[in-house]
Amino acid sequence: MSGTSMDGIDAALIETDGETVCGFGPHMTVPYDPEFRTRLRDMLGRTTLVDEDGRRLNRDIALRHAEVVRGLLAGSDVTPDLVGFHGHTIWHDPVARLTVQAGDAALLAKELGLPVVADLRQADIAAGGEGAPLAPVYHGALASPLDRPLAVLNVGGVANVTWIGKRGMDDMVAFDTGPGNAPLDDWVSRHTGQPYDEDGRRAAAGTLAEDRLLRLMDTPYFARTAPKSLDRRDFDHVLDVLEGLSPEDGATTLVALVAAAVVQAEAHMPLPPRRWLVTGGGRHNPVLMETLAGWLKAPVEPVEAVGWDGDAIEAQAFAFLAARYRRQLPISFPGTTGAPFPMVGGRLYRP
Ligand SMILES: Nc1ncnc2c1ncn2[C@@H]1O[C@H](COP(=O)(O)OP(=O)(O)OP(=O)(O)O)[C@@H](O)[C@H]1O
Ligand SMILES: CC(=O)N[C@H]1[C@@H]2OC[C@@H](O2)[C@@H](O)[C@@H]1O[C@H](C)C(=O)O
Repeated sequence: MSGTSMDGIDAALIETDGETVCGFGPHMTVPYDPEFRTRLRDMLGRTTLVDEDGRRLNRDIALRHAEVVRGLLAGSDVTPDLVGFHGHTIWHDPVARLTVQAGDAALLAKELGLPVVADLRQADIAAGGEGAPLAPVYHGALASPLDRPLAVLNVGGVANVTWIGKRGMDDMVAFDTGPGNAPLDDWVSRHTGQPYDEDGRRAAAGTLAEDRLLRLMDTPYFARTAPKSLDRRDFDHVLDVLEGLSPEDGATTLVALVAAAVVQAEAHMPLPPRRWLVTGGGRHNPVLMETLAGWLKAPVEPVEAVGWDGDAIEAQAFAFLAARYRRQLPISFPGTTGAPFPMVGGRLYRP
């Protein structure tokens, strides 16, 4: 899995039948080098990958993922039955029914000598669903032993939430809440040259620019009812709105934007959640966690509070989706992507 933050590749091993998770194996994140990150960023917004640059990116993403999977398996005696492969989203436009993930799944299968399930968003988006988020079915499986309703909030480059009701997997509402770390990373990188605001230090030193936050919260996306999803670049304009602020004040305001979008998200849930479990890189930002805890009515905790690994969940989710493909179990639902009915997703690539 290569997420919208463009920080690197996440891989994880799980033992599952696509319904329950019987065992968690190792997890690994391998960061991209700055040159590759720049190359990836330059490809964002492309709607096809058929030219020379596109084909090269498809190949290099696959080769890099193969390297990470080999690294993950190096210390274990397990040979997986199946690999779930997301690739890297370079374009996502559900209105146009188009979502493009870079990464040559056939090459990955050949490199690894293992069957690979990829193209997981395609059936859903072709049928009029949002094509995202797809992790909710995994969140639902993990949350089955817990008291509900609860919300699983993933703060990656984009932030998404899964509301899980009393009936569990048959009772979920999911959508992208708004920006996650992406605009904050871009802001910090533009003003300080650092890739992200480590431990929220800049945000902790700044003051919230309320007028700018109010302007940003005027974005029609927040009022739209779920299901709904975003492209990483849908919030690129926020950096212009913050122009003139100090790096610190901008960081504080961007953290507040992520949290305010989550507060808005609660309005689109059938019932208020009893707790918020936060996953993704954003949970490492203490300023974000404090702001969320201050603004939301229910307790806010990292997913580690219930024994999950927030750095591994997204990669685990794609393994889980691959296992569901094999059993032809649905991965998206009317409540999670707006699919017309529960839909099977993915395509199998044999080595
Ligand atoms: N110690 C930290 N302090 C502050 N922020 C952090 C820290 N560690 C990670 N992050 C943030 O988390 C981001 C990475 O998050 P994550 O790996 O969940 O993103 P992703 O998987 O690429 O995104 P998506 O869920 O959108 O696919 C980094 O870009 C950074 O903004
Ligand atoms: C199109 C796309 O790649 N969307 C990502 C992105 O990153 C977070 C959020 O936006 C989520 O909707 C999705 O990823 C996760 C893994 C998902 O599908 O659940």
